[in-house]
Amino acid sequence: LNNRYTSDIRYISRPDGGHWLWGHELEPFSRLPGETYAKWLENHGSLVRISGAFGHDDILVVADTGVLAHILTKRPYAYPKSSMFRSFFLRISGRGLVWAEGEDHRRMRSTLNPVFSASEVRNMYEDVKLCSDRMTLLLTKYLNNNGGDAAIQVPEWTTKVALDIIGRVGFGHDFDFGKSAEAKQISTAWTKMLKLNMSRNGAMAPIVLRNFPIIDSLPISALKSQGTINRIITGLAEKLFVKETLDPESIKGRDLLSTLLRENRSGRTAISKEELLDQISTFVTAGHETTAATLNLILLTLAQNPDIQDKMRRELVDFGTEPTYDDFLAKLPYLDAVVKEGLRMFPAGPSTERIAAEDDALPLRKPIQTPDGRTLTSIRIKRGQVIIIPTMSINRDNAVWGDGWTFRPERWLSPDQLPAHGETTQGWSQTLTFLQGPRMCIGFRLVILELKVVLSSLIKTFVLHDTGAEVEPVIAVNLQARIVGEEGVRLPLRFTFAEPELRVQ
Ligand code: HEM
Repeated sequence: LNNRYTSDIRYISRPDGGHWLWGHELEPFSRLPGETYAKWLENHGSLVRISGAFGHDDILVVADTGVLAHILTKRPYAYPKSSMFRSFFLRISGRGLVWAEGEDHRRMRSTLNPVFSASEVRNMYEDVKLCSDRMTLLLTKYLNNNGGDAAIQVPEWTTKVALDIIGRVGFGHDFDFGKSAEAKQISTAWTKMLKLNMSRNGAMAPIVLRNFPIIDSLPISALKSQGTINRIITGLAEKLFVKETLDPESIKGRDLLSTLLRENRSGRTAISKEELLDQISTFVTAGHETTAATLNLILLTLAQNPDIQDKMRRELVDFGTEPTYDDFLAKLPYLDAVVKEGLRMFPAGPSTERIAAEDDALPLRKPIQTPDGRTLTSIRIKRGQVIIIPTMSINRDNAVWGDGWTFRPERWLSPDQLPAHGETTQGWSQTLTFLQGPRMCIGFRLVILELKVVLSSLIKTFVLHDTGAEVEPVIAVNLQARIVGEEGVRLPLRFTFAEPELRVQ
């Protein structure tokens, strides 16, 4: 009752229907990712109220840019992640940056921001290129052994290259393109988790856990197996600590852990060993499957759109030489446009959730009308209010982007084809793919570099063809691809060589 009369939630439009037990919460999983929220936003405006499961208070779905700026940029610590999400991350990667809140987070972030700066990411270029070239070479061999024409399960290759990159730039470790024992263990643990998450039970799990957090502390094997990744990464990264104890001067690597160890030794930072290990584990968890999944969906789109693929290849071939880091940054506009469009269309985190830690008033960019004719420029909410940010639907909002559901890299080539800045969020390239504000993805510069280097290497060397398999995006921890009716992450594409003179020898 209290809630009803001191919050303005009741003035916000709500979709019809809703299941007696699940409310509206399962509906986003009954359509393709992003579609349900897009429909709600189209029909009800940039704030929507949906019924929670198990009689939970109504949940707020937010696309209003004023509210997003308030929650994500101005008051991020007043809107922590749900305890369900935090304990999931605690299990897979410990007390790192994704898990931390409030003062803890502020401290960690200010220590870690410098190691992800533009100049540090420039130093990662060689590692990224090395891993990418290794993948292209292995694919070339595979294709040569198969008469120059083969169907490739793309995720099997992209997860390996993404793990290789984060291993090298994270803690100077070579996962050996999936061949090392640890790479295999990580892959098995992820495959298991993703399969589980793709099922209907997987969709229900976070909703159940939010309502019954006690389940989270039960010794359920599926929950316990999530600790595997943390254990493996910690075990591997610990080797650097041993090396440092034996000979501090031997820590010369440009990787994140070596840099942080040197910072610690110089007295500029004082991060405990345990925290350092958790941060590295966090980077691997947050950074490998997300990048691989984005690559998968961009590669699928390129296979489905040969004209875009050709245009990309032409730009790379015309460029002539092997692009340097600076060339990747500034001299390949079409590649840049494809990467921006890919990240806009396929945000690895298609939605995220926050909980109000205190009563607050959310400032609206677009005021709403109450049924009794008043105009509200802000809405009061109560502590505990659950807020969903439907990233993918916001990135694709037709009202803002015009043809938001169409993959059209050209929009990035002429600024007059982009939405006015006031219309969009303040995130990277007017999207919410990396969120915005002090909790924005710390690895975004690395991601852009990875995508550019890997895509250019693949597209320059191979032609990707659609196999006709019915592939669709699906939410499983993050945005993934699967074959309709089949289990697990699957994306077959046919590879042939590009012009023979482009072939890697
Ligand atoms: C395509 C790839 C990626 C995408 C789309 C992505 C997206 C995101 C998003 C949306 C968040 C915010 C989540 C939330 O608060 O609800 C985030 C946070 C984070 N990401 Fe990424 N990410 C990607 C790759 C990476 C990589 C490669 C790394 C590390 C090397 C990384 C490290 C992190 C960390 C540590 C956070 C937590 C930041 C904080 O809370 O301060 N991510 N990422």
